[in-house]
Amino acid sequence: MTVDAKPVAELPDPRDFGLAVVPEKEIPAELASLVEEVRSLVDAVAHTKAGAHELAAARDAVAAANACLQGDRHDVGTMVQQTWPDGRVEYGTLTNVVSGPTNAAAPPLRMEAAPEGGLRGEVVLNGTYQGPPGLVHGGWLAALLDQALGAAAGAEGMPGLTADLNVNYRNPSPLDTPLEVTARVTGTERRKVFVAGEVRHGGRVTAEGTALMVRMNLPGDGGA
Ligand SMILES: CCCCCCCC/C=C\CCCCCCCC(=O)SCCNC(=O)CCNC(=O)[C@H](O)C(C)(C)COP(=O)(O)OP(=O)(O)OC[C@H]1O[C@@H](n2cnc3c(N)ncnc32)[C@H](O)[C@@H]1OP(=O)(O)O
Repeated sequence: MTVDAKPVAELPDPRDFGLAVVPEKEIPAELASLVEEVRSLVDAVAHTKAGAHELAAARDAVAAANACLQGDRHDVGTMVQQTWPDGRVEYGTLTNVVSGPTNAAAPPLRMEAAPEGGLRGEVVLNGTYQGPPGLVHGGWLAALLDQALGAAAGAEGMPGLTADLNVNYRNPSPLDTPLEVTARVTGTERRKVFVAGEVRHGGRVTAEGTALMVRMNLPGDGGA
């Protein structure tokens, strides 16, 4: 395979594309803990056997919280800037459904540089990600892999969009227990970035994926 896709010298700054950027360290601690609380709330609501009185009280409390938060909001498309321990800077959408730090629907998955190359992360999916009894929904495993594979391309300076994603489900992925996610770039060809990754439970591969990411066509890179 020809290896001629050029990593971008510097990651594009989303501000140059008219997108707002929130540095992760500026997310208020109160918002981070609120997101945690809401994530736990969604799980509690999904599984509750509470009686009518408790349900009505909870609904009123949630309605009050909801009213409290209906003020100023970030625009859709707002990016979060994350700085990793090694100094690497990464951008993602603030509300990315897999990794967005302010999205209570995100597990969230955080990927970091893996010693063996590529990226590695760990995530626990609770019962709100259920497909078959006690198991993670296959669509969510695909979402985890899509995100991890995209992040691996981005980490190599080749951020792009998923053109093609293939997932093989090898073994069941249980809920409520740590899953390891790994991803790496396996090749490049013009703007095409080939990536591969796995989800593991207890060291055993439960799902594996490959994808073609098409690198963003950035001004000044000739579109090659
Ligand atoms: C602005 C600021 C930036 C900030 C930086 C951000 C960094 C972030 C870093 C890291 C985190 C990332 C984490 C994200 C993870 C989640 C990813 C997703 O969920 S993405 C959503 C789902 N995907 C879509 O919605 C795409 C929809 N499709 C398209 O928009 C287009 O089809 C696109 C862009 C994929 C390609 O369109 P074309 O016009 O740009 O390019 P063409 O010329 O068609 O293709 C280029 C090459 O790719 C091949 N190709 C294209 N699609 C293919 C396909 N489906 N299968 C096989 N080959 C394909 C073509 O044959 C061509 O190959 P040849 O160079 O000629 O050999």
